[in-house]
Amino acid sequence: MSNRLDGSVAALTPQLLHALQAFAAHPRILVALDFDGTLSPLVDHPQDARPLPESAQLVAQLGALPGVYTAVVSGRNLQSLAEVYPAPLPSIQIGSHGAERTLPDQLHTGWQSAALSDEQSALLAALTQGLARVAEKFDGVSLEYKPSATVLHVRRAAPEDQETALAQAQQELQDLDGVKLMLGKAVLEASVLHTDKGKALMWLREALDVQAVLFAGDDVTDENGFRVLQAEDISVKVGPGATAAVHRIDSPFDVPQLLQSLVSMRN
Ligand SMILES: O=P(O)(O)OC[C@H]1O[C@H](O[C@H]2O[C@H](CO)[C@@H](O)[C@H](O)[C@H]2O)[C@H](O)[C@@H](O)[C@@H]1O
Repeated sequence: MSNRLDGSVAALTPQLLHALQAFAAHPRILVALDFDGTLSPLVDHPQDARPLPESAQLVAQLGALPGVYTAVVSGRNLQSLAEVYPAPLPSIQIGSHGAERTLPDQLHTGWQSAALSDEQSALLAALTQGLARVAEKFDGVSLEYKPSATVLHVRRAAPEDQETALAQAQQELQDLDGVKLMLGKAVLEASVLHTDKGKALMWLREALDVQAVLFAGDDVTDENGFRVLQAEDISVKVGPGATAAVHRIDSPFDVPQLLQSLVSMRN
């Protein structure tokens, strides 16, 4: 962050602005954004999250520009994303860390969501029971259900219970073969599908045939996305913490400046 000559605060470093110029000059680009902690500030109850109105409006503006694809790439399942994101949602939506994908029909990507096998459904039921056993022991620990995963939320638990609940949940599931565990911000997600945002971004790059990808995210699970990006791409970590991203902004409240810069450069 730096001060501008007029006294206002610039959220974007000169290096990021320079990279955005080069990115915006490509004929076809993908702007992919994480939801919680990036488009929306983090809140105690997942159902209360909303994108900042300026961000949502700028995403819509960007998506209407020729050669620009916009996507929300979220750990949420798509139904939950639709409930918290007022229309218009970007036409490309990646949910459940890549396990769910919605794209406009005319893109002919051939993507089809596969139903869970009987074995996967049984595993999902077993891991959900395991997480429920942990959740019931702590006030403020709750579960979120996704088509292929269950999430243990500890944000509303007493600080001293949060780490304990997360550790107990990992222990509870350790003997279940085939479960993918992902630690996020005050969450542990247990999934029966082994996908991640990196795989989803690589697939999107090819399906959309874009020359460059921008991906911004705040959480540990977004690191999978940052790691697959290449020299022509832009990775932006939102907030503090170790990261593989090349650029950083301080918070979701800086995302509008990032998007506005792209809109201006692309026009
Ligand atoms: O990939 P994202 O779009 O960032 O989704 C990641 C997880 O986000 C949600 O949890 C996070 O946000 C909640 C609301 O702000 C917060 O209470 C929680 O502590 C955060 O971890 C969502 O509920 C999860 O399903 C997503 O996987």
